[in-house]
Amino acid sequence: MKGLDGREKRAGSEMHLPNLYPENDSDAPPAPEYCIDGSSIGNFARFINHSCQPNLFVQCVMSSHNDVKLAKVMLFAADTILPLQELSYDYGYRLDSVVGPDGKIVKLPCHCGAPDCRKRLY
Ligand SMILES: C[S@@+](CC[C@H](N)C(=O)[O-])C[C@H]1O[C@@H](n2cnc3c(N)ncnc32)[C@H](O)[C@@H]1O
Repeated sequence: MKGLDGREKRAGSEMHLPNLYPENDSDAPPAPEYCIDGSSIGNFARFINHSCQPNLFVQCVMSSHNDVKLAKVMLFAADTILPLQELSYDYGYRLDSVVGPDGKIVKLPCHCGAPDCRKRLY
């Protein structure tokens, strides 16, 4: 995918957004695409690494409204997490989905160490 304002854009980020319209609804707007950019401000989630065998999963949550643009991106435990165990989630990149400013595909090796590691984040 093309860069977003000079930054890399994660493909498939819309995967976690709920579809509020019936399938094949011609009145439905195109699926929204978002980029959460933690380069200048963020919270503890900035320090959570990717794992191909994560102990967290990501879910968009709307509680007091139905505006998907204001959904909270929340992390939930996918398993019992013992004290001092590293938290991780699957960043969800599609391989070859990140394109650098020069138009070339950017590849990032994965070091999560999971037995079934996909070997690359993207
Ligand atoms: C949200 S930060 C995670 C925290 C980061 N490791 C740090 O020390 O601040 C995401 C970046 O961490 C690195 N990273 C996270 N998980 C990784 C993994 N499994 N293998 C290689 N690099 C990873 C990548 O550079 C990625 O862009």
